Amino acid sequence: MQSVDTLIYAGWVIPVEPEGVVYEQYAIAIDDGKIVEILPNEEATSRYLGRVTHRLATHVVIPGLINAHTHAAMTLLRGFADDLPLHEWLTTRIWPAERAFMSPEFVADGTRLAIAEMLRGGVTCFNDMYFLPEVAGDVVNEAGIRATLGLILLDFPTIQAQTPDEYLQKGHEVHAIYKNHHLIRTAIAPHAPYTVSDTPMQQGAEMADSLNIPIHIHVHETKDEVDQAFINHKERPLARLARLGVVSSRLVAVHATQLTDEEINLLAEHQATVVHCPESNMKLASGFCPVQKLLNAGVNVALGTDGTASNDDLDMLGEMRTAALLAKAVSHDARSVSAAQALTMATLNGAKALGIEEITGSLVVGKSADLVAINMSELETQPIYNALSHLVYTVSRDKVTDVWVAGRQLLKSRVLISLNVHDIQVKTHEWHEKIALFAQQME
Ligand SMILES: CSC[C@H]1O[C@@H](n2cnc3c(O)ncnc32)[C@H](O)[C@@H]1O
Ligand SMILES: [Zn+2]
Repeated sequence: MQSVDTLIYAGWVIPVEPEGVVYEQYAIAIDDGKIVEILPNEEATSRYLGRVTHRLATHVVIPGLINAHTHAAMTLLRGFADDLPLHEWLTTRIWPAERAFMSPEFVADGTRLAIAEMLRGGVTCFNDMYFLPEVAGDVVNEAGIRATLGLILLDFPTIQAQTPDEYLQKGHEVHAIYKNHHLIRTAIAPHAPYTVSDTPMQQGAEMADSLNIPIHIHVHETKDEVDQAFINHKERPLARLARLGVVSSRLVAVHATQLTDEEINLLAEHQATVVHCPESNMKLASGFCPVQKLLNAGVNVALGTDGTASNDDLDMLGEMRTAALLAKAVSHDARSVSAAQALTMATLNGAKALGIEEITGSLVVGKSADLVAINMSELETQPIYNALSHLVYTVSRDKVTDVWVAGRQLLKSRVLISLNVHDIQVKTHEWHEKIALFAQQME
């Protein structure tokens, strides 16, 4: 009999690798933060003794969900500006609000609110792009979640820096803080082709190469972005990024709703990632990412919520369902984005995008124990012919009961362990009072 830190008996285990497989009545043995074995319940009983044992006979256990694109602290702006297209939404509402309120406190309180919501929805890792990543990093550390922090890059001055050189310098400093952290990584994050000019864009790509980290950027989000770029640069944004050395296996291209077949091939040849954010794209009427075409071409497609000001939640189970349904609706093909593919996009493909597929993204022996348990016993999920189908098409995030990151339990029977919900509610209320006043003055 082998003693392990944690032994989880589950009704179903969906490992994601191999795609589409569902194990019934299986157990997961965890030690030192890692998955030691995944085996039938009866075998686990005779082989392992858990120092802590969880009996989750009515639950499905999956790898932690990876939100491959968000702006965590923007959660304080949830519902702040609705029913506007991207450019107007950003320039007349969101950026003025960010200019007015951006501070270390805004980032800390907003990021804490976002992490609490993500953990309660089964997210164990997120790819963030926001101001003051070192402040977000402190909160990520406190919460015990896994994250990749964007080292943002812009042409214009913000609280982060005054010049592109200063953004890059700050980026180096933040990278140095986290380079040996067990849960936190960094990525270069030029905001978008239309906010970063050629020289800093190229320098950002070189910095990503020298630090061996991803490049996280909004790209081809709307038709207007592509049309304007053609007027300004006589080039489509993706062609410009390719010329500047940004298109590579490091590229995490967010949105990509406007892609020609040649551009899809370019992304495939360079083994780039596209992050599909279907709900944000629908709310801002940005367009549809050709997900099935990208998958067929061999492009790694991950899933993200975007910020709550354009979603308006950080619900990755919901995003999976939207991705699977929307792909069928726009392609007129019910086989587009199967339930298994949607789950792979929300887990393993996110890990690949962030260069952490050896560590997380699927339930494989030796990987980190980043796990989510979801209760399937209630009548809304009965009967159960196929637990994987239910996960994508039926389950809602309030059925997430338990979450572990690197073997540490962060959600227990829906109670957050590392974060204080009362404190988060109080701070959020204080921010709401100030921001609501500002919104009234804007009208
Ligand atoms: C430089 S920090 C990130 C920056 O991005 C803004 N933002 C949020 N959502 C979107 C989007 O869908 N497209 C482009 N930019 C977006 C956010 O407000 C921050 O200013
Ligand atoms: Zn975004």
